Amino acid sequence: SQAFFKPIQNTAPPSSTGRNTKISVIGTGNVGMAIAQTILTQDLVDELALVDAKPDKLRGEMLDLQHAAAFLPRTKILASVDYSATVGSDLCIVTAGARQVAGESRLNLLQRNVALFRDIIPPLVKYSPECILLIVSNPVDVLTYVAWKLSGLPSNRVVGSGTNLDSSRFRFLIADHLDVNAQDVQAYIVGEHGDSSVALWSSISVGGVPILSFLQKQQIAYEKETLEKIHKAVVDSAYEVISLKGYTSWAIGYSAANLARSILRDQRKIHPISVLAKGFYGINSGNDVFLSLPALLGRGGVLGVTDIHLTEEEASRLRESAKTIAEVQNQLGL
Ligand SMILES: NC(=O)c1ccc[n+]([C@@H]2O[C@H](COP(=O)([O-])OP(=O)(O)OC[C@H]3O[C@@H](n4cnc5c(N)ncnc54)[C@H](O)[C@@H]3O)[C@@H](O)[C@H]2O)c1
Ligand SMILES: O=C1N[C@](c2ccsc2)(c2cccc(Oc3ccc(F)cc3)n2)CC(O)=C1Sc1ccccc1Cl
Repeated sequence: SQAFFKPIQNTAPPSSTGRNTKISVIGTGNVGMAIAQTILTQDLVDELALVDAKPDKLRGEMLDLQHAAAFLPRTKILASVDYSATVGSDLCIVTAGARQVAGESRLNLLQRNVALFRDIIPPLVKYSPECILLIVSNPVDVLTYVAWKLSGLPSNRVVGSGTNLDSSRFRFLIADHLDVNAQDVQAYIVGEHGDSSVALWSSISVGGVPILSFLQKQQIAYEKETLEKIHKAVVDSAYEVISLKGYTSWAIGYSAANLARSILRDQRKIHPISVLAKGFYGINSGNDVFLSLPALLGRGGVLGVTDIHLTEEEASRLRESAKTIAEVQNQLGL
């Protein structure tokens, strides 16, 4: 390229303009590639490494993304089945996972994914001992615990996407119900990701107005069942997307990339993500469980957990989820 450009005289050597930022995405399936694409579009990093177990799929995805370079901010994209490609990552996002086969129990799926994590997590930490781990693979709460145990990292540097996706669907549905912008709706679903999540009604605000008083002011009859229906729709919509397209990708892609932005740009934003919940809300400190709570997220990972007001029913459902997860974890022998 030197022959192409006429050198400019007396140019100073490049000063170190700060270390390059790097994200590695492990698992280049539907979710991993949606996350990768969003990271590139939002110009979040200088370098993006892709790792998967299928070399052809991996190379195909890398080339396909590289071919979009003319339309994207300059980002170095590399891919390999060898974890050395992840060296020096600031953030490693794990979406690798075995697909649940028809009739397979969730425990069996979990055990297959634990076996995968034994091959994935140690090399990630070996090549990037200072990294933050963001787990997306399901069952995400237990697998975040598994990643933490296998990594040896401090718990503030191991998080799961948890109910971040659940909460974003919840915000969309509330916003749609009230015909307002979803970015003006604050709403938290916490606890276990998926079917057994816990909606925090008291946390819902629209344009800063708590939903319950918003509904009263708007003379919209406050029907607890309306909010329960919206929470149920969060779960039903996941199953509807699966039945229609066979997988989910765009919403989880945007929500995981939003977590990556909060970390790499040190946004100190509060997200409902899977964190070590020991000691919060009376969750039994005898068991280390990861559950979603509204947590402050920045360059150091989890910077704190908000002390939200929970009704007795909400606290009791959280503790019940913690108990269920602990029972599953105890069968893993980790
Ligand atoms: N937490 C959430 O909100 C949420 C939402 C959607 C999907 N998910 C989960 O994300 C995971 C991925 O979903 P998907 O649709 O992308 O699945 P997928 O099957 O399309 O992709 C999984 C990828 O993992 C790869 N893989 C398998 N074993 C590997 C290994 N040992 N090392 C590296 N790569 C390996 C596969 O080759 C595949 O490309 C699933 O567990 C799914 O349940 C979570
Ligand atoms: O949108 C999604 N697509 C999913 C999926 C993606 C590829 S195959 C299955 C999906 C959908 C429905 C049930 C389903 O069952 C499981 C299975 C294992 C598990 F640990 C969690 C959920 N998984 C994974 C997943 O977690 C979500 S989000 C979601 C799921 C259920 C209820 C509420 C929400 Cl917010």
